[in-house]
Amino acid sequence: MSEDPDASAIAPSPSGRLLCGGCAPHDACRLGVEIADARDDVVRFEVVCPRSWHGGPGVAHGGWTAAVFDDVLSVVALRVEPRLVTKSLAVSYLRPVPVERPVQVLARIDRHVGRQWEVSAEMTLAGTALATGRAELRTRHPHHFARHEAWLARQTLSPNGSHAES
Ligand SMILES: CCCCCCCC(=O)SCCNC(=O)CCNC(=O)[C@H](O)C(C)(C)COP(=O)(O)OP(=O)(O)OC[C@H]1O[C@@H](n2cnc3c(N)ncnc32)[C@H](O)[C@@H]1OP(=O)(O)O
Repeated sequence: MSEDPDASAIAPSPSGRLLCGGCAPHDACRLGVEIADARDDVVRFEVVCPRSWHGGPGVAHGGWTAAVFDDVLSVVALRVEPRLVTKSLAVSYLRPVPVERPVQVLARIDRHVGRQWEVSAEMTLAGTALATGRAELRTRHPHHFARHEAWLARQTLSPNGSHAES
């Protein structure tokens, strides 16, 4: 952990990608998300579900789809504000998503007032909607991660493995 965890902000990787903390060391999105085109507050992504994320035979695990929406819905706003967290995420699964087939995702900023962002996206294959996602984002408070670390440090592990505030 860096000395000031709140100094962290998502910046373009060496190859120009916007990546989460887990993917940044690889300089590649492990979910298979790539920006195809970006203009103002609308971003188009090309996304391929790795086979390792399949749930049913040949189709994506719903958790992969939700993670993709969390990612793309953040990226569309991260281009404007590099310090964001997701407050809520709603996904509608309309059709199975095939693995190892490119699908398109169009994400947009619907509303931005102060710290509050509303964003939405649609995942399609050949023009047919497979899933939709909608999220509320928040610009991070200046001490978001420090507050979290302080709170976590106050939690003590009891002998039965449960946590209690000390
Ligand atoms: C390119 C790759 C992109 C990848 C991006 C991925 C994006 C993500 O998934 S982020 C990870 C998932 N999201 C999170 O972890 C967010 C967790 N939630 C929160 O931190 C808060 O609920 C938060 C900030 C959303 C609340 O925002 P908001 O609704 O504006 O309310 P706010 O007034 O700030 O705070 C509400 C309460 O939460 C508390 N709170 C807020 N932030 C924190 C914090 N960091 N630590 C502890 N408590 C906090 C506040 O004190 C307040 O408590 P109370 O109701 O008792 O007064």
